[in-house]
Amino acid sequence: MSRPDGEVGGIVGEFFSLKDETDADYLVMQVGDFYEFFGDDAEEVSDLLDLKVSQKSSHGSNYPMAGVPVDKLTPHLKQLVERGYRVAVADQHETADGHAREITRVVTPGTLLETTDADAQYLAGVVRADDERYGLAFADVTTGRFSVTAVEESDPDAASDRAFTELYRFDPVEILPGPEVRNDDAFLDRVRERTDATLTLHRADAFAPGRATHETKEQFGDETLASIGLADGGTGASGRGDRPQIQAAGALLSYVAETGTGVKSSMTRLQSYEGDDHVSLDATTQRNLELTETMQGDRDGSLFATIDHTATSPGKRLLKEWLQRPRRDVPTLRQRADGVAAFANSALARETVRETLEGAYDLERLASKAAHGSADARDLLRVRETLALLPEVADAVASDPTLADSPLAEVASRPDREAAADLCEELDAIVEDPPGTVTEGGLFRRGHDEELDDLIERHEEAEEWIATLDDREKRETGITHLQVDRNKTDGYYIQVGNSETGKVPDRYDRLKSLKNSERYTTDELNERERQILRLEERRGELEYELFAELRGRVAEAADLLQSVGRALAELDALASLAVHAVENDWVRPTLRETGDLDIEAGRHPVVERTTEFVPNDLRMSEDRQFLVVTGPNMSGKSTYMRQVALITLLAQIGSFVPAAAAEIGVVDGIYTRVGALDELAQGRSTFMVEMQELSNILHSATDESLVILDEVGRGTATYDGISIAWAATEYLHNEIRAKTLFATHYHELTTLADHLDRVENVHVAADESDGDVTFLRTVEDGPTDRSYGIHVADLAGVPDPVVERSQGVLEKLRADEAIETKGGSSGGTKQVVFDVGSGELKSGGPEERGTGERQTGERGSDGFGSEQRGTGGCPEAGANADAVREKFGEDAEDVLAEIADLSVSDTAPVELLNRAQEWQERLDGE
Ligand SMILES: Nc1ncnc2c1ncn2[C@@H]1O[C@H](COP(=O)(O)OP(=O)(O)OP(=O)(O)O)[C@@H](O)[C@H]1O
Repeated sequence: MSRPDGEVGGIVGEFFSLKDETDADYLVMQVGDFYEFFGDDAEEVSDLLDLKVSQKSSHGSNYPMAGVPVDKLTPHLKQLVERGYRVAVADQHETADGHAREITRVVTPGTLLETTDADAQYLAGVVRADDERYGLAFADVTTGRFSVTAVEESDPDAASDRAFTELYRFDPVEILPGPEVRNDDAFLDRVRERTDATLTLHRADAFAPGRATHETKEQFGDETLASIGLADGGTGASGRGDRPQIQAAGALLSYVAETGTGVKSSMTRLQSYEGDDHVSLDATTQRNLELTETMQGDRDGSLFATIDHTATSPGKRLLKEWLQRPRRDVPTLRQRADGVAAFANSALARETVRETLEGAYDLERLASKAAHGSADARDLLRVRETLALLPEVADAVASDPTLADSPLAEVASRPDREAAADLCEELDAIVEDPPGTVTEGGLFRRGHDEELDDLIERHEEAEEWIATLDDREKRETGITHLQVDRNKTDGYYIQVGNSETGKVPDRYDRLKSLKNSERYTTDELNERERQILRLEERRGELEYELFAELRGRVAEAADLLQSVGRALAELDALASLAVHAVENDWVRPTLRETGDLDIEAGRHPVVERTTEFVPNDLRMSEDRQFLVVTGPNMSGKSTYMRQVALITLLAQIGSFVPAAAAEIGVVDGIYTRVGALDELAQGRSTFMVEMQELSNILHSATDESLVILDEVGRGTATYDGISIAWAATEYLHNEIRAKTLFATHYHELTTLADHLDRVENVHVAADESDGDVTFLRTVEDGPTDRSYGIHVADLAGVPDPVVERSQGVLEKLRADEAIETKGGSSGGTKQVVFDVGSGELKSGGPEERGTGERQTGERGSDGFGSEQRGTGGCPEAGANADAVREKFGEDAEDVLAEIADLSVSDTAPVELLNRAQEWQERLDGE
């Protein structure tokens, strides 16, 4: 038992009563020079942090205890918090009658300032105002960024999807759900499944509109709110008077304040954005396209890891943000691409800029630390060094004609260079190699402050006096073994060897005797020592004051630091895109406001890095809007479709693309539905997930979207699957008119091209000769006729007898022959027939359906006799005609003849239905 049932006194009791005050996962409490965990906390934390557990006895019982020295708390806290835990810290302070302890702060994933990870660290608030509207706020205390947005949709599910998409895009480490959202189990389940964020229940009243608005105004001021249309009376993105995004923002601010971590001061800029600026990229699509991590959750192998060549953390963050939030506005994209092009064409200048950037520190994070008051002298030095790079970078850009003539010149000259130079000059006051503490002096150069200079001078004089004291004393006393030194217990002293203590003058006072020597002091030395201590103390105080002042000025210049930081990050991200383009032969795409997608010799940006890649073209236009992609298993259908999505996405972040040439009509959204990998593990039906994703696409896509469907309908019975795929195709083609690529093994769908104007077939080619299949990886017009699934089974190492037997079964199925089941309970063989009507294998002899004789029409393109499907069980034309007439009426024979004449593949499904209905009506039978 580690938590006592009854009353416990002493330190352990104090720990448990403080623990009752907090809902944090762990409590750590200061006890003298240590911070200690007790009870279960000690046991759990010791595992996580590799600490030793000892036993603390209190009132006759023992309790587990684990601790860290006071100055080692931060790294341990950081480890816990980065794993998603919230940790309350109780500090000890002196009182008249001893010590008291109270919780001073709760460190949480979203409020940890000490992160070393380059990634943004967002704290998110989500409010649902009513079913169709959500407000979201995102704060990164490490960089001071604060963004809000509102999401509104006509349908509650679509609104919830979009809110989740925004959350997923920012990838927060901690989320505060508002009062409505915390009761929405479906939403919360999704958050838990798809993100690593810690969910924190902040008090509900903090989300109330009045209180939240007050908090937000206090933090950012009325003017900021007004400037982004969110002040009183402003409607924001919602178009209504109330603003759920402000509720989310206010709750975030009050939460940050209540954690007591003091990081609220770092948040200085409020940005509001509207969904319309960006390409809609739902959470599923971000995952399916493996933008920042692979489907297996690894960073390596993602698009971001592949294209990232940035030199700085802010550059990395920005490039990732671009990738997660592609844009729609062509002018911005052209500007970025102009920048990439300029860097791509000027290798020398590009490398100069990149090398210079390597010396840059994270100005956004340093600005936050300065605002929070935790920046030390080394941090300010980093600010100075980074600011000093601005003119270097700007000059490198200005002195290269190609760069100077590109938007890069504007980026480099955007920050206020003069203000940066002024701050740099102020920061010159810091010495080259300052100490890690800010309270003990030694931080400033001479010339910064008169009083300090005077103190330093007097201090140096006194030290000089002491430094030369031994020589003077040796001369005066004639003692040769004499030395002057200082230590903590004795202060300054004169040490004389035992052999010469007889020469010691009267003015020496003995301090202590050592084995071979004696230590003395003198009145004069005492006086100097007091002087030095006074000077040191004053110098420490004065330097701290001066330092805090300077740090305050850096904090005030947060905007300047953010703007320099942003400019350097932008140059870094653009240079990184140029490096990748040059090294991998990417080209600049031509961007159009809307319309065609025309890619010549396109490649998959990630797969091309590890494979001898076969490039492929893509052409989509108004009259070629929907491509049905067929081809054998493993031939490259998914790769082809993903490469189209990724090329479009890269173009819409301003990047070059892996192709010989590309014309991209910008899209307003990219939607994908590809094979679900992990939902089964989460206990959800794969088919259910597939249908939810399809439903989302059919609700959200527009005629300006790009839709990628990989084998929709595969998760259910063949005929249900084909029907859904068929109907979804018609809907996307007729109603939505989105540019769509649809890979399928249902070859029935290839006939759609004959009926729907803008549907075309393409296939990934394979070559079959002498029973060997070679994947050519080339995409050609027209449908394919084979799946080669058995060939893939063979490649995958399925045992030979199974492969051979599959081949035999396939041939029988193709020939519509009965299959003999092997190894039945009777030990003999039994014959079954694949009933194409129901998609089931039925027992019975081949005589029930004829032995391999074709019954109607020609074999379907997939070899499964698709045109025969639905004919099972129909009476043969040669059967007893009278009996048929008697049972089904006079028209029966005509109806049968019409059915026999009908070409199923040339008839639209709707017409087929109409005809079937008409036939039924003409037949008298039941
Ligand atoms: N153009 C290409 N050049 C070279 N290799 C390729 C190309 N396209 C695909 N590949 C490789 O072929 C393999 C199969 O590709 P992919 O998964 O796209 O096939 P698929 O047709 O979608 O398969 P399935 O129908 O079984 O899902 C992958 O390992 C991929 O790396």
